[in-house]
Amino acid sequence: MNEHLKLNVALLKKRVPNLTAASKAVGLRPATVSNLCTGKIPVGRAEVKTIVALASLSGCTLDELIIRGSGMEMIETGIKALDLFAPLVQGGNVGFVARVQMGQLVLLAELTHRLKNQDYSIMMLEPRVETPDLEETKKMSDFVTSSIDAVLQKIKEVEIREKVILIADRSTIETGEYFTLRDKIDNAGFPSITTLLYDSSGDSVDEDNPYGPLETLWPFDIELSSRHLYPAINSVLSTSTLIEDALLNNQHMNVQRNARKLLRRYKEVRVLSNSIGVENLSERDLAIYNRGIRLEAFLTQPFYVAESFTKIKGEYVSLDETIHGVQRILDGALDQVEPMELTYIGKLKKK
Ligand SMILES: Nc1ncnc2c1ncn2[C@@H]1O[C@H](COP(=O)(O)OP(=O)(O)OP(=O)(O)O)[C@@H](O)[C@H]1O
Repeated sequence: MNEHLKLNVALLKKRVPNLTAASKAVGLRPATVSNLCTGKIPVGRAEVKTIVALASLSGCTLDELIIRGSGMEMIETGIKALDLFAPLVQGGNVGFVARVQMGQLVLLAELTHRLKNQDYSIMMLEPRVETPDLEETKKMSDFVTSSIDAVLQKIKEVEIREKVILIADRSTIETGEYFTLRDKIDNAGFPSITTLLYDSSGDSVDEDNPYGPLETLWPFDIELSSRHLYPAINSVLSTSTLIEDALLNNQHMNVQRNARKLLRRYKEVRVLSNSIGVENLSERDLAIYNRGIRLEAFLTQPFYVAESFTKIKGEYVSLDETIHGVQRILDGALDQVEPMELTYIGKLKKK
C-alpha cells in the first residue's frame, strides 16, 4: 500500500483557530498554508521552514503535524459494481459519463438515498436547465439552490464537513460556476467535501476529458443499458485513484483486476458469439463467455429507488460480500448456476 504524507489539519486547526492571521504573523503566505491543508500542495513539496513554522505555531512536533496514510478513503456505497471497480473517494470528485436514458439519474438518486442513510448531508447546486428526471434526487436532498454563496453558507453550518455530498450538473462546469464554488470551498478550508458530477445533457460522452481531473470516473455502458442490466457502469473503463494508485487492500486489488480482465475478454467473446453463435466458440472462449456472463449478471443490482417500477427490493451489499461473491464466480464455483439466478440479486447466498 502506498503511503502519502499529509498535514494533520484537524490538529492544526484545533491548536491555531485563526490559521490565516497566525500564518501571516509568522511570515507564511496564507495561500500556501491553505493549499497545504487542502492537499493542493503535497507536504513533500513544501519548504521545510514552512512545515517547521506550522509545527511551532501549533506547539506540536513534526511527527504530530505530519501524518501518514493514503490520504484517501473509500466511501462504501453498497453498490457492487461501483465499490469493486471504481470506488467513491472521500473528499473527491466523481464524474458520470453517460448519454441520456442510460440510468445515470437513477444511479444519482440511488446514491443520494444510500448516502443519506449514512448520515451525509446532500447539497445540490441546481442547474439552470430544467431536468425533470432530477426531481427524485432533489426531493431527497437536504438543500437545493442555484446560488453558490448559499451552498457555501450551508456547508459552513454543517458540523462534520466530511459528511457533505455536493451534487452538480456538468453544465455548472461549463458556466464556470462549479469551479468558483470549489475554489470558495477550498479557500474556506473544507477540502473534504465529496462531489457527484452528473451530465444531464449526455454530451460528456463525446468529450476527451469532460470534467478535468477527477478522483473517480464512471462511464456508462450502452451495451449494458440496452440489455437492461443496471447499474450500467462500464467495468473496464471506469477508474478511481484508489485503484490506479493501488491504495486498496490486496484482496480488493486482485479481485477487481481479475474481474476486469475477465469482463474485458468476455466483451470481445460476446461480440464474436453474436456473429458465429455461442455453439461455435472455441472451448477456451466458451469458458470465458460462461464465467463472464455470470459475473456480469452478479454485478447487476436492485436499487431502492427503483423498487416501485422493478418490484424488487433494494439490496445493500457490503464490500466484503462483493469481493467474496466475485471471487467465487472467478473461481468457477458458480459455473453451474444459471446466469438468471444471479441477475438482480444482492450478495451470494452462502453455500
Ligand atoms: N437501477 C435500475 N434498475 C432498473 N431499471 C433502471 C435502473 N436504472 C435505470 N433503469 C431504467 O432505465 C430507464 C432509463 O432511465 P432514465 O430515463 O431515468 O435515464 P437517466 O439517464 O437516469 O435519465 P435521463 O435520460 O433523464 O438522463 C428508466 O426508465 C428505468 O426503467
